[in-house]
Amino acid sequence: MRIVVDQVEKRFVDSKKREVTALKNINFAIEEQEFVVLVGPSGCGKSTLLNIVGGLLSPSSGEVYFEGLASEKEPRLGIVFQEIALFPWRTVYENVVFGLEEQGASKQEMQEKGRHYIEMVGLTGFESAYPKQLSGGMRQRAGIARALAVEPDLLLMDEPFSALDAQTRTLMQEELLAIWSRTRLSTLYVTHNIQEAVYLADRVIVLSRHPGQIKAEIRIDLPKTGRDQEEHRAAFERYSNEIWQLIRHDAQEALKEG
Ligand SMILES: Nc1ncnc2c1ncn2[C@@H]1O[C@H](COP(=O)(O)OP(=O)(O)OP(=O)(O)O)[C@@H](O)[C@H]1O
Repeated sequence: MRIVVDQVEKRFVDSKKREVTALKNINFAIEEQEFVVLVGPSGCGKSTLLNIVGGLLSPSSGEVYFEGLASEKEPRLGIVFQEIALFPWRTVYENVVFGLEEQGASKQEMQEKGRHYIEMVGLTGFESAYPKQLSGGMRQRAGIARALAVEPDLLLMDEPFSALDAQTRTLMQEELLAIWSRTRLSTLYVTHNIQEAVYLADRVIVLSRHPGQIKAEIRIDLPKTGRDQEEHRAAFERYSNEIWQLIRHDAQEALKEG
């Protein structure tokens, strides 16, 4: 399946009743099994675009469509936000199988998939724990397992690790790549962290702000695993620097506006 974002524009009315164009002339596709990262300074429209792709917001004009899906079939989406909204009254297992329950899956299917995805995110043994008993990193893992359990056509992730401390974040990035290598899900991932983008992406889409437009698309031509190793350090730095130069001016402007 291929996801096509076609001429998308989004306008909002701000608190002073002025119309603000958050996104303009957005065109790109996410290919089957591709990991695309949206990067850009604060306020450039990353979350708005992710929400439009996920059908949580409608574009003011343009459209998002899914090529290669049976026409009667709705795409299945797995969504992971910065603050994972786990149900506090449900255990890890009950949270993970929530989407399956909604789809009317049998008890056996829920048990099999629940076990499989809990194992995949490294939470075996914590099935009966409640969210408040887990660390931040473990809660994000449970949220990822919940998103994976519905076996989505597209995984959408909006700054999923930005609330975590730096070490946990690094480990979670490694784990996400390991999970991705097993599932090969088409993924759209939002971050303002350039290193994270270069570490994870097959392709980075750089957005500019006011209005949010695509400034550049950069294919990361490095092996998917081991990008942090010494032999790739120079290329990694080159990509990071290239992206920073594209963002720098907008990031400075965003800082002035606060
Ligand atoms: N519901 C809304 N009403 C009015 N303006 C909005 C609304 N949602 C977003 N905007 C505006 O649209 C622009 C893009 O916002 P968005 O949150 O998508 O940016 P972002 O790149 O995800 O930012 P950040 O990195 O800070 O999360 C901003 O100028 C924001 O103020």
